[in-house]
Amino acid sequence: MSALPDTPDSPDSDASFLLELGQRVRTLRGLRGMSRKVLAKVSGISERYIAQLESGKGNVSIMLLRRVSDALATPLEDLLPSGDQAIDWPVIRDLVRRATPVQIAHAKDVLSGMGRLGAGARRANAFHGVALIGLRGAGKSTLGRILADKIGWAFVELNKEIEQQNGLSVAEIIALYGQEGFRRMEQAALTQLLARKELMVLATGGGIVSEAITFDQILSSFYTIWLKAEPEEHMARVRGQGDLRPMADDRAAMQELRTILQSREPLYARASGVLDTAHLTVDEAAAKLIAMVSPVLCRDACAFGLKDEAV
Ligand SMILES: Nc1ncnc2c1ncn2[C@@H]1O[C@H](COP(=O)(O)OP(=O)(O)O)[C@@H](O)[C@H]1O
Ligand SMILES: O=C(O)C1=C[C@@H](OP(=O)(O)O)[C@@H](O)[C@H](O)C1
Ligand SMILES: [Mg+2]
Repeated sequence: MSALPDTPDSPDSDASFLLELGQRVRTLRGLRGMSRKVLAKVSGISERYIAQLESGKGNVSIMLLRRVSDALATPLEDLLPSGDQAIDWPVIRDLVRRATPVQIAHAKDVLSGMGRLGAGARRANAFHGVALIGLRGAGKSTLGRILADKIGWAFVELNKEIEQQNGLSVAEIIALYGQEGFRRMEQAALTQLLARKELMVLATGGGIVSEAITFDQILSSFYTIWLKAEPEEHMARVRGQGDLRPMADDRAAMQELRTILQSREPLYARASGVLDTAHLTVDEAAAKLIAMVSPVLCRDACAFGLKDEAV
C-alpha cells in the first residue's frame, strides 16, 4: 500500500481521527452539561484517561468507548468521525427510527427526487419487470433467459451491462477498483437500465443485496424473486460450470459459501417471491418460475398501464 500522508492507514490520518473523536466526546459532554469529573464517575473511566481521549491522545478501546457513549446517553456512532456526513444526519436518523412505513416511503420518494410526482406517480413509473436475485449458481442467468423467452421480454444481465459500459470484465473491475468501485458501477448501470422504457427480466449479480440503495431500487422497480437453493447445490452448480474462482477447491470453501448465504439470506428474503429450486431440474424450476410470475405480471402490468405487453 502507498504511504501517502492522506491515505486511511497513514499516521496523520490516524492522528486526525483520534483528534476528531476526542473533540466529539468533549462537545457531547458539553452538550450534556457534564464535567469531566462527572463523566468519569458515570462511565467508570478515570478522569485522566478521559482528558487524554478528549485531547486526541488516547487510542481508546471499543469497550471503553462504549462506556463513554452510554454515560453520555449517545449512540456510539455519534462519537466516531464520519467524513462528509450531512449536518442534519442525527435528526434525520432519529426521525427515520420513529417513522411509520408510509412516512419512510414518502421520505424515500422525496430524497430520490420523486417527491413532486407523489407516491402514485412514482409507482406508475416504477415497474420495469422481473428481477432475479440469489447467490451464484441460483439459476438467475439460466432461468432468467428461459422466462424472458417465454414472455417475450428483454433479458438483461446486470453484470454484462456493467462490463459493456466500462469495457472491462467484472474480475478486472474488482481487481482495479475494488468492491467499492464495482458497486458504484453496478449502481450506475442500474440507473441507466431504469431509464429504458421496456419491460425486462433482469438477472442481477449475487452481491447486489450488499448495497442498500441499489437493492432498494431493485425492490421498488421490479417484481423481485429470490432463487433459492441448498448451499451444496450452489457449490455443485458453480463447479459444474467450471468456475472455481470464488469457491476454490479447498475445505474452507463450503464454509465460506454458507457464511455468505447466511449473511445475505435476510436480505434476499425481502424479495416479493421465493422460488426454491432445490432438487429440481432446470425445466422443472423454469416451469415453476413461469407459473409464479405470470399472474403477478398480468396484475402489475395492467395496473401500470402496460396491459399490451403483459403475458
Ligand atoms: N433447478 C435448477 N435451477 C437452476 N439452475 C440449475 C438447476 N439445476 C441445475 N442447474 C444448473 O445450475 C447452473 C446455474 O447457473 P446460473 O444460471 O449461471 O446461476 P447464476 O446466474 O444465479 O449464478 C446452470 O448451469 C444450470 O444448468
Ligand atoms: O455474489 C457475489 O458477491 C458476486 C456475484 C457475481 O455475480 P453472479 O451472481 O451473477 O455470478 C458478481 O456480481 C461478483 O463477482 C460478485
Ligand atoms: Mg449468472
